[in-house]
Amino acid sequence: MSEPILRVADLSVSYGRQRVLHGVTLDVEPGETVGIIGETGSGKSTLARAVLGLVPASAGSLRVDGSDVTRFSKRQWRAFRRRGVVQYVFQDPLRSLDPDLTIADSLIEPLLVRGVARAEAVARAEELLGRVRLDPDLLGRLPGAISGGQRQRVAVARALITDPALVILDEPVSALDAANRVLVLEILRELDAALLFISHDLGSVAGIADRVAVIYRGELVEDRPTRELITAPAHAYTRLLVSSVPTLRSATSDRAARDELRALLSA
Ligand SMILES: Nc1ncnc2c1ncn2[C@@H]1O[C@H](COP(=O)(O)OP(=O)(O)OP(=O)(O)O)[C@@H](O)[C@H]1O
Repeated sequence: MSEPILRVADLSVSYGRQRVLHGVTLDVEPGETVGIIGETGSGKSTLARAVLGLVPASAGSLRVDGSDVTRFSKRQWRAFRRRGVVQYVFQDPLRSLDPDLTIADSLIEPLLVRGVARAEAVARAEELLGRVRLDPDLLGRLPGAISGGQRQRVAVARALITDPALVILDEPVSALDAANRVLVLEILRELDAALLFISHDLGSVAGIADRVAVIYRGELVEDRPTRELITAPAHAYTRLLVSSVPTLRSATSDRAARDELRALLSA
């Protein structure tokens, strides 16, 4: 059997003295889409940041694409990120795109740093723009001169240009209007890479994830195939989440049941 593309084992992360992730264990297999769900402040983005080497583990271990990255130095992380095995897309595409670079330059930059010839990189950028349903006419523009939905699709194209094995998406559709949200989810569903899809919106994640992991107050409390999680949620927080999305199959939208779950969680 092939090794998981991501192996998170008993991971804890602290900011100063505040521990925000406690003993999180999670595997992502090649090509798999795993949703990470949790309320605001539960530690979802911290998990993404740890996988990208932006915040160190205080305990536990992290393996990415077969390499133990747990104790990588900043320099090792920079070299590892340059390989483009793991890419990311944030909620705000302006964080993934340099506002002073044209769309073309933003897209080809990850290839140029890996030594790909410019003409080849530009051809690949045009191909990826097609994949995210954008017109090549946008290549000469700055990120500020295209719409938010177009920008997020450029960020997705940029993340894909190195042919990554794992893409981390942190709230990639939260800032988009309904039409762009559907379009971006459709594009993501077509990808071959493994995806770690972080969101507080179970509705967006349910339609795309093979599995959903639920983080509650820094702990991973449930990790199950999506359908199972929706039809038979085990943890009180997951039950609250499922019951709050009335469009999900079998979701109860009973207000009294939700109030009961909330009371249970705040106990
Ligand atoms: N750089 C930082 N320094 C100190 N504390 C931080 C830092 N980043 C996040 N935190 C704290 O860590 C906790 C988890 O934050 P994190 O951003 O991982 O949550 P989240 O689940 O992604 O929330 P959201 O959905 O609002 O993005 C929060 O209490 C937050 O205030």
